[in-house]
Amino acid sequence: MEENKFTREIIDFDFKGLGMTKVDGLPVFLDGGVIGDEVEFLISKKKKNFCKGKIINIIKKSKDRVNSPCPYFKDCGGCDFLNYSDDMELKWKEDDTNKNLEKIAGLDIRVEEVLDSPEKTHYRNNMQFQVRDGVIGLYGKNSKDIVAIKNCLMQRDKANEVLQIMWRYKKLRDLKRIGIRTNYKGEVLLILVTKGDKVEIKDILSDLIEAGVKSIYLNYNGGDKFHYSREFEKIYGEDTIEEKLLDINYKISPESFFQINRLATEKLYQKAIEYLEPKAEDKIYDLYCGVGSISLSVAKSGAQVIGIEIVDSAVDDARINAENNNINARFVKGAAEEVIEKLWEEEKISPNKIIVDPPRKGLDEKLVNFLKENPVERLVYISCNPATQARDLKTLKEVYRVEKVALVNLFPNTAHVETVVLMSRK
Ligand SMILES: C[S@@+](CC[C@H](N)C(=O)[O-])C[C@H]1O[C@@H](n2cnc3c(N)ncnc32)[C@H](O)[C@@H]1O
Repeated sequence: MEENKFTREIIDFDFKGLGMTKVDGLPVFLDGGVIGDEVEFLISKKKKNFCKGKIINIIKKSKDRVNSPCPYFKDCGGCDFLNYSDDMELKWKEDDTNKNLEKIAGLDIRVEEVLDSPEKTHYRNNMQFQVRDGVIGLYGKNSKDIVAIKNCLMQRDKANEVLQIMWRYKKLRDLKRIGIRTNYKGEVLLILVTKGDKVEIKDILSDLIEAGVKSIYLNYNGGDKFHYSREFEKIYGEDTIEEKLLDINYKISPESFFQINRLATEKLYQKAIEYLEPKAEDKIYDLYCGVGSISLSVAKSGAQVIGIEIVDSAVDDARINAENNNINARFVKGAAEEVIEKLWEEEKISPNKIIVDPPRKGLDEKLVNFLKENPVERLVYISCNPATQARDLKTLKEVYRVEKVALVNLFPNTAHVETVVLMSRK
């Protein structure tokens, strides 16, 4: 490359949704480039196998380019696809999942169905904002700089109301992070993260209550690895917040995992249940069960269900949720890869079906090996990271036939993808 300035068409996206073109055969990644755009750009970083560049002019706009409705989009790292048409976003997600199936898992199967989210904005029921030097915001694109945010298009209106009250809080500098969880009724659970100092919120409490805040927790967290530490202290209101999925009510503690897009989650669970085909005579394990939302939806069929989850308070919530909804299911605390082995031995009948829904890192290797050595009739694998799922499928395909793959757009406007895979014993 002799000169630093180039004009090219964007021909692909990378795994994070960055536009990609080529110069002398080398991929160049360009933030904000949409497939079909003709752009003028400068190369800003040159590595052995790829380059990064900065678009200085869009010469011809792609037919799939739309104007972002969010004023923070250019700088904020929260969303990837706000300047892409919905069709293009779904196509990218489908192509990316198919690439993982082919290249990582070595499978011929392709995504059979794409289920879109009923809401494209204001769908998030849970967000964490960073606080630095009295500024509330989200991390910038590919950086840890804070972009000040006063209103986020992805979270519910109630959460934005609470965000704006927090901006008026005089001791904002004492906070490190703010978590806002909302429910379908417009109620809010607020988490204020501090490094260890006591936080006094008298001056904003009545405004927060008026805005729908039902519960406030402090979380003492000196580190940066996780949003929250395990140390929560309730300083106002209810212990939990209530959510609803497929006509089942859930109590959720501040630290419990709950899917962030309620309506799209209903589609995801319906698809997973369709794949699992639960029957009254089945014995089913729900591994990585959180507050028991899949377990309880499946147990409605009359099947005998056991949920396994590592976060103690989520299991406590799951047990209460089963009781409150009058649904019969058992929940066990511990790591799925450890508990499954013990249960298998303790219980007289081993399960004939298993559903797994691990975090982004995928299944523990020990669990993959256990599932391989003890194959069940049906295995349904829900994932929020198609790459680690494909890695696990590569091993599981030795004993399971991969029958179907569906994609659910659980995180619209971001490069995150949710997939559900049906496997049956060979
Ligand atoms: C993606 S969430 C799924 C939760 C639930 N299935 C749902 O739909 O709400 C993953 C869950 O796995 C739990 N988890 C993480 N590692 C685990 C492990 N080794 N064993 C059991 N659960 C684990 C997390 O606490 C979290 O609740």
